[in-house]
Amino acid sequence: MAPQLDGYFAEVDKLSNHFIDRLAKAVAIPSISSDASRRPDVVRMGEFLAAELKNLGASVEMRPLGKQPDKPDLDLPPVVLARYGSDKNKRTILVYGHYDVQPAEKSDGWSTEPFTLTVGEDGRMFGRGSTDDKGPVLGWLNAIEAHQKAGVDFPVNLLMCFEGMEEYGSEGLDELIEKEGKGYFADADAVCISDNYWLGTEKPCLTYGLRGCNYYSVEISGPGADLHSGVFGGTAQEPMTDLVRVLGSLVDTNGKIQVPGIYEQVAPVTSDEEGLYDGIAFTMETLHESLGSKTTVFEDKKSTLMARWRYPSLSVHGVEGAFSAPGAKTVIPAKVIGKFSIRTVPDMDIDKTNEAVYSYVKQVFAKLNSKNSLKVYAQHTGKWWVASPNHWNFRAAGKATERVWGVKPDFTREGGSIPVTLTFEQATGKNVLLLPMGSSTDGAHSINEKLDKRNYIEGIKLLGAYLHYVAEEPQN
Ligand SMILES: C[C@H](N)C(=O)N[C@@H](Cc1c[nH]cn1)C(=O)O
Ligand SMILES: [Zn+2]
Ligand SMILES: [Zn+2]
Repeated sequence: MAPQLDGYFAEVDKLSNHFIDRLAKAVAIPSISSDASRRPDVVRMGEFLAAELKNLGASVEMRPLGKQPDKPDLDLPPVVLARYGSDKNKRTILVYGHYDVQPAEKSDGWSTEPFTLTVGEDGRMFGRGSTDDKGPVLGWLNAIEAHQKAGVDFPVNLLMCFEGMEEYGSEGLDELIEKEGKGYFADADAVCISDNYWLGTEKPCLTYGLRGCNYYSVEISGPGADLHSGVFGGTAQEPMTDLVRVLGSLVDTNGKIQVPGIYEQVAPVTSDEEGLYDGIAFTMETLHESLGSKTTVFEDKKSTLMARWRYPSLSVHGVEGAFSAPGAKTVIPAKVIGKFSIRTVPDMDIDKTNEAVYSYVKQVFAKLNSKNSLKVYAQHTGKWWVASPNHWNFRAAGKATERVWGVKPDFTREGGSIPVTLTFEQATGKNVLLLPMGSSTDGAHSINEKLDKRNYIEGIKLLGAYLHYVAEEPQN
């Protein structure tokens, strides 16, 4: 089956240094979507992708998305829409990825410069965005190029949608997808997203579910300006003291969410589901390796996978406005903004969850009898998604995985979120598959994010092979 693949694979190997150079160029652009001052870099990254795609012969459109809702003077970065091939006799696959990244500073604890791709002797390629999601996005471009250079016919038509705001809740993209479901994306027969990770470091997986993410700010203010704690300590009510109490009330040490009205919304475990977890290639040792410690909530695999895939979690991320530098500063911050998020799961409802959070936070604050002021609001929200893996799209990806990695993939759900996944499914009416490239130790969102050279190069082969098997699969 798919006999042309050997030529394609050999070409990918031949071009591997060129593909690593392309990733280095992408990592060098600090396209941090959450930092308004970096917006020109995010746009530059979109332009880089568009130029590379045009060089490969794709037709490309840069779609503006208007202003950022919470920053009315700031343009959202454009969505890069591209088409490669329009043969009516071929299937059309729509792929999505994101070209923005999470923030990174060397001073956060990185061992290398975060925006310089640093390839170690052992094949680990460090750099912000290497695995999330520049490596996988470039994987599609590299697959096109390797087909061209190997003289292998590209097996499908490819529609591409690459956005620059995923790490900030995919602002503005839902509307575009909804509009283009029957427009630019009308020909799509299925959707493939490469923007998540294997459960471990050795066994590939196909992913059919994601958690959603509601991201909250809780703002407490009092004094008109930051104060000297010697002069005003003991005489002014302190916003930070209140905030610590509010944040501390949200979740317990074992991750149990304390907000009433959350667990009541969670779908019950079915008997089919009960048996699902034992067969997954995942061990607590793998988890300890990717965690970098043994400080897990659970001691067993099943509870751990269930906690990651099918139960909600609440994480406290940080405090804006608080003193956080090394050393000692005797200040009373005047206004502090705590940030936390809830990962949501079936059957949780975004609005119901928001209401539960607002009401609980207000109640906890009221009990403090503080004279300070409180605001609580959602910065962005995103839906959970669970699909059926019984579809030719998954079958093709399964065959491609066996061909490239020599092993049948696990079928997994993902603890992270890709807010537009459900929107793609609903707007196109087509099956959506998540086909990851990176592994569990890649450290996405963390310091020292990396993508292993092996995962990048074999991942490029995988994406190309998937397209070949898609072309061969009979309809469901
Ligand atoms: C799984 C994907 N690579 C990812 O990292 N998604 C982000 C998206 C996000 C950011 N805010 C809300 N959702 C994530 O899961 O944090
Ligand atoms: Zn991502
Ligand atoms: Zn991410």
